[in-house]
This record gives sequence, structure tokens and C-alpha cells, in this order.
Amino acid sequence: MAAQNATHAPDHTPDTTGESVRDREIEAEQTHLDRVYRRLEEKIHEAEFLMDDAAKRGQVGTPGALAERDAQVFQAGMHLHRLNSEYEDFLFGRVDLLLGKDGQKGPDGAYTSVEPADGAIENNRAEIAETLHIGRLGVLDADYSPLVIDWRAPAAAPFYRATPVAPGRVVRRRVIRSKGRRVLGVEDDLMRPEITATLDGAELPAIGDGALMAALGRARSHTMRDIVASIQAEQDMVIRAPAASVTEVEGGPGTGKTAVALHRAAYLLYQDRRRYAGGILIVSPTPLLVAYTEGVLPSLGEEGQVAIRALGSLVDGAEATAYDPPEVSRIKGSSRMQKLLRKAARGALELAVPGAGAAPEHDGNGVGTGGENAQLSLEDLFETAGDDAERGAAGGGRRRRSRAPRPGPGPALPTAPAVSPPSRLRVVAFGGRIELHADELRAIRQSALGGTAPVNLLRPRARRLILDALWAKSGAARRYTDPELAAEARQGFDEDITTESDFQEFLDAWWPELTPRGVLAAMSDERVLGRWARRVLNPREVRQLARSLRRLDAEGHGPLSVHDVALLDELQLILGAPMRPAKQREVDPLDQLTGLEELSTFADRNSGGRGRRERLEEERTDYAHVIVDEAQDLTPMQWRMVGRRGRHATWTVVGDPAQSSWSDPDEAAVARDEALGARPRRRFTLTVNYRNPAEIAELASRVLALAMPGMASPKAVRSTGLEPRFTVAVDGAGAGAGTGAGTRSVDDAELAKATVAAAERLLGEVDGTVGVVVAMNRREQARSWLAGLGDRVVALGSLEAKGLEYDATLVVSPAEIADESPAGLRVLYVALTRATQQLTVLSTGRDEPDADGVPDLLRD
Ligand SMILES: Nc1ncnc2c1ncn2[C@@H]1O[C@H](COP(=O)(O)OP(=O)(O)OP(=O)(O)O)[C@@H](O)[C@H]1O
Repeated sequence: MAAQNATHAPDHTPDTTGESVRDREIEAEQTHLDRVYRRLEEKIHEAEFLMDDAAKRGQVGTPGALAERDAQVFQAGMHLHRLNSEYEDFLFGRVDLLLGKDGQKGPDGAYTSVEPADGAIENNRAEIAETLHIGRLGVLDADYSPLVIDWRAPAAAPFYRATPVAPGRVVRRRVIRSKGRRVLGVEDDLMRPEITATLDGAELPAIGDGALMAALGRARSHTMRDIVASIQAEQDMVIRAPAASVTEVEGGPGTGKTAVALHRAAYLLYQDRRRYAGGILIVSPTPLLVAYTEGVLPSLGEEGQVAIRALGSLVDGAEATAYDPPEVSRIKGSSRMQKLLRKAARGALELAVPGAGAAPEHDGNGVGTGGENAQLSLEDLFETAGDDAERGAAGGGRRRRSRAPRPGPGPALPTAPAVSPPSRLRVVAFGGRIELHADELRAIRQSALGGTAPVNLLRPRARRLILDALWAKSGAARRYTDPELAAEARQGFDEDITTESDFQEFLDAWWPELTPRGVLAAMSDERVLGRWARRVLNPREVRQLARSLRRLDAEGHGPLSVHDVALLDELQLILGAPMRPAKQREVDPLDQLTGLEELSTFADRNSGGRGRRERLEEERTDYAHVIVDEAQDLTPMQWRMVGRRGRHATWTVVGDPAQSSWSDPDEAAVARDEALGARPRRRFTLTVNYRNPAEIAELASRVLALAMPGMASPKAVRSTGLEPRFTVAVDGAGAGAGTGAGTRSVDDAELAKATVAAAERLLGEVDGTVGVVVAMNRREQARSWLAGLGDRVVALGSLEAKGLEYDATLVVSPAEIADESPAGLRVLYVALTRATQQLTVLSTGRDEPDADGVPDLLRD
């Protein structure tokens, strides 16, 4: 690590003027920052003038003038928005460079050579030839010399990539800490500590202990910070990797996968804003992680074109709030569900499914299929011509309408039930009755379903087959020898039938438009589900699945789990989207050609961009780039759901197999391969743990050895000297480390007391947040235990801890967490790797703690 290897000159020693080297260096950076802000103000005035000018052009009205005006407003709006944003640390870095090899300058005004010129260093002495300041945006001075280089520009790469092993032209890398317009401090890393470098004749000093350590040591809040000032070389390789295909990143806990993924989104937008105007989707495992990370991109100046969504809210109108127990998650996540859902969608046509008919009954007798209700007898309707009567039908209040048979060859139509699927269709035509019986209707349905199109879209085909069958039964075709006359008669026959609202009602009942939620709700009937799931699930799985879906009401509304959401998405595909009225256009087609569609993004961003972003998220189902965070957790069904959103996308997929809570990684790998297709893949591994101190990482590695034998732990970058603490909840006597009494079971009251005591202690020891991780089925309980401790402490179920971090973590009963599911040890590994400073492990008898309170699972 560069930060560890740098040597530093004494920086607090006052010189003859009484000023320390540090003060002088801060003052020099302040002078530069003042210059930057003066230039920014000039640019803001320029942009305001341009906006003004553009508004006047609006009155001219020729297409050319309007296009020019729009382009100008776009440019000016973009500048204004960016320039007006007061970033806490607009300017954060600086590199002092040796003379470059080729002497060429790039578009940002900086020399492009990565390697130093021959003779740049002589007798271990060198003169600094170029100093670049790195910031969140690029700013050029009036003479086009670079005042600040955008962190994503090629010229900024050495700031991140240089190491003492491969320093390139970099002699000193400096991180500048500022607030508003004031420089607060500087931290330097020397990349060539062996040489003496001078700048304008004075020796180049190095201040502080290194920026990375300073960043890592800061207290954590409830939101993630960007790492733009201290991105490390191996992370930078991922962030700047070309986006042509699939970039796969693996790395253990705390290696910066999430941080890198977020910075990569900002980098891609900078590289090719037009291409990624198609939207970047970041898929996160939980809403908690979304909330934790969603501030990072705005802090990097990017938000309008990036949607960060939790897996449970990828489908519009659905929001996962419920949890499935592991055995149910396993069923719902498995790719076997594809087959089952296809059967269910087809089977649901035969039921009176909500969203398409009556409510299913959960009485084990089948869903809405039974008895008289389903027998549609239309006979009476024709025999009581002219008599409009209302008749309440048992179980449905079915409406009965009377209709006179039409004179002439045209058919008279039956009515259809409002609720139950009819099993007979009878019409009067050519003076006689034509009837399609239950078995004939069933055969027609089967034949229509033989198509591969989505079920809802097969309805026109079914309608055509019904008309064919009625026409054939009418025998009318035989009456016409002239094919033209026959075709005409057939056309009239079809028109007469189909223009009748009763026929429409019949179709609505017989081939209802199914909704994903309706089908999911229908699957809550165990008997029906058992039929559909034959040879897919065993009876126990059928029972478990049906039971879990009973939390939905008849129309499929009610608490959904994250796995239900993937099922809804799959069903949407199987059923086909119902026709919706066309959406009002937001942008002019011309905008798409000129790139001016971005205009509304910036306009909206200026006037509270969130509304725009929400709409963007709502409307998009196909993105230009998809970033999957915690990819190891996606189930096969979730891979299918996510894959559908990136059919034409490039991808970045980050994850850690050792943290997977999904029980069947091989099955998930197949689904992942399908989602990513044949695109070439570029693989990266991150190897350094920036989150956990070495003491905590070492403890966690014991669980890793059990969970994934042979898998290497990432190397922790720092050590705090604070060993994890072990404590045991004991009956009657409170909690204490190393009591040796842990083999007895403990009741909830004692566990609550011990949890609160351990959490309070940690709160007293750290400035920031404390996360208390418990088994999933204890999370409500733990929330109530900790309710009085203020908002620095958070109670989390083990699966909720994914991706998050806290200054201190309390892990309650490792054995309980490990026993929760087949992937329990990996989930425990996640829990143990959340702390940036301190970790306490609280055991109960179930954990079999030794005399020091160390639970069996964590012993060496
Ligand atoms: N280069 C860096 N400079 C400063 N902080 C960093 C750097 N890289 C990572 N971090 C910090 O380390 C912590 C862990 O990063 P992150 O959450 O991205 O890791 P992760 O690999 O996604 O972890 P997990 O797999 O456990 O979810 C975060 O606080 C992040 O800000």
C-alpha cells in the first residue's frame, strides 16, 4: 500500500517565521482553491448570460434558431447546475509529477506521458515539472491551463494508480481536505521516497500519515461516503475498465466492491454520457443498502441517469416488505419456478382468478371451479326473449339478461357470467342453436395455448378458434357453393357475434386477462397448486409455497417478499403486458438526435430532480448498463428478472461467493450465465479489506474456513489493537465475559438484558454507529430491546446486514445465525465483517462458549 510505504518529513516544526510546514502547505492549497472559486464564479456568470441570451432567441422561432437555443440552454444549464453545487470538497487531490517522456498535452491541458523522461531524475534529485489538482469537475483557467482535472479524466489516473512500486511520473500524491471554500488539511504519500524533489527551488515536503488511513479511521454515519480522494490502484483498474462487455469483480468483505461499483457508474457517465443516457441501473440486495449508498452518486455530481433499486422493488408497483423463511426462499428462488409459473398461468385460465374473475377460496376444494356456478346455461335467456330480468345466482349474483333471437342469418348471442368461467357457449344463429360444450371449449383452449405467445396475447387466437368452431357447427358453409359468398356470410357471422357485448363478456370470463398478482394468489390454494406443480415440487414444498402465498388477498395484494417480486416479473413475461394507452411523449424526437433530451434531466435536477429520477426509474425496464451489487445472493429467478433489464446492456457484476446466502450456487451460476449471455467477460479481484481492522478480520476468517474451506481472506489494511470482545448471556446473573456458565440455555429477558448492556458499552466506545446483528426471527424482538438507545444503534436481522457497516457491531448468538439456513455460516461471516472498529460477540448456551466466552464456531 502506498500509504504505508511513504516516508514523511517532519511537518510540525516551526521555521524561523514561526509557521509550520503544514500551515504553509495548507496556505498554498488555499491560494489555489481561491483561484478555482474565482474562476468558477466567472463561469457561473458566463452560464447565466448564456441562459439569458438563449431565452431571447426563443422569440425568433425558426427551427435552426430554436435548436441552437436549446443547445445553448442545455450547455448553460449543465454548467450552472454543476457550478452552483457547493461540494464539501470540490478540490481533493494533487499530484506533483516529473517531466514526461513525450511532452504531449491532452485535451485537459495536462501532459499525457505516464513515464518520466530520461534524465528526469539525476543523482536521486529531480525537479517537479508539473503539478495537477484533481477535483470533482474539471475547471480550465481563462488561458486554458488546467486549474482542476476531473477525477475521471485520463490525466487524473496517476493520482489513483501510482504506487511506490510503480510510481510512473508521480513523486508526491496529496489529498486535500476542505469544507466549503476553506482548506482544512493535507495528507501526503510519497511515491518516490528515495529521491529529493524540488518545486520552484524548494524541497518538496510530505505532510501527515497518508490519506487512506485518515479516511478509514473516520467514524461511520448512516450513509456511505464517496472514496474519490483515496481510490486505490486495484480499485481504479475496475472503475476505469472499458464497458464493452461484462466486468466481473470478486473480493472479500470490505474490499470496496460497492464503493467501486458506484464510482464506476459515475465514471461511465463521464466517459460516454450520450450512451449511458439510456440509463444505468444499480441493483442492490436490500432497501437498507440502497438507503446507505444512494447519497454517493449525487456527491460525485451524478444522479439523473442512475437508478439504484433494491431487488424487491425492481417491478413497478411492487415493494417487498415480507421475509420468507429459508425453506420457502429456496423454492421461490429456484429455476424450477419457471416451469411451475408457466403451468399456473395456463391453469389459472380455468379458474375464476382475481384480476380475471372471482376470488379463490382457500378451502382446499379448488379455486372457483366448482358446481353450478361454472355451468353456464344460456338456454333460458333465449327462451325468455324480450324479458329483461335480474336473477341472483347462488354464490355469484350472476346477472341474467334476455335477448330476442335476431331475424335472418345472423346469430343471437348469449350472455356470459360476470364471475365464473363458463363451460358452455350457446348461440342462436340461422334460426337454430349452436352450442360448444365443455370438452369442445377445453379443446379450443388447449389448441390456443399451444402457441408460444404470452397467455394474455393468445386471447385473439382463442377467439378466432371459437368463431371457427361455431361457424363449422352452424353448417352454414355447406349452404354456399360460391366461395366469395361463403366468405361474406362468414364475415357477417363473425361481426354479428363479436360486436355483441355479451360475447365480449363471455370471452372475459372464459379467457380472462390474467394479472401476475392474480395468478400468484391462485397458487395459494394447495390443491390447485399441487396439480400445477406435479413433477416440479414435492408435496411438502407445495404446502410450504401455498402457505406462504396466503398472506396475499384474492387479488394478490398484500405483503410481498423479495422472492415474490421475481415471480411477479416472470409472470408478467409469461402473461404478457396488458395493452396500456400510449404514454405522453416527454421529449421531442429531435432531442434524441441532438442529445438535448438531457436538457430535461438538468432542468429537473435544478428544480428538485428527484421527481424526474423517480419517473425515470418507473418507466425503464431496459438499461444501457447494469451494475449488480452483492451478486452472489441473486437466486436463479432473480437473475432472470435482472437479466431482462439488461438485454442490450453492458454489465458490471460485483460479489463475493463467501458471503452468499443462496443455498445452491451452481444453479444460480447457470442463471447468471444465461442473464449475461455470450458477452465476453473481464474479471478482477480485489484483495484488500478496507473496512475491518486486522483483529476482526482474523476472527471472521475462522468462520470463512468453515463456510468455504480453502478460500483466502482479504488482507486487512490496518490494525487497531482492539481485540474482539466475547460475552455470554447467562440465566439470572446478567452477562459477563468468560463466566463459563454458557452451557445453560438463556431466556429472552436475559438475552435482552445482555444485548442492551453490550450495545450500551459499544455506544460508549465509538463516536459513530453500532449495528446489532441477530438471527432473522429475532429482529423485531431486538428492535424493541434497543428502542431506548437512540438512533446511533440499529438492530438488524442477519440478512439485512448485507453490505452495511458500523463503527461497532454486536453479533448475537452466532450459532443461531448459522443454524438459520443451509447458507447460515456464510451469513454469519457477513455479520462478523460489518465493523470498522470494534466487535462484540454475545453467546448463549446454544453457542457452547468456552471459559473465555468464545463460542464454539469462533474458536481457533
Ligand atoms: N480506497 C478507499 N478509500 C477509502 N475508503 C475505502 C476505500 N475502499 C473502500 N473503502 C471503504 O471501505 C468500506 C468497505 O467498502 P465497501 O462497502 O464498498 O466494501 P464491499 O467489498 O462492498 O464490502 P461487502 O462485501 O462486505 O459488502 C467502506 O466504508 C468504503 O468507503
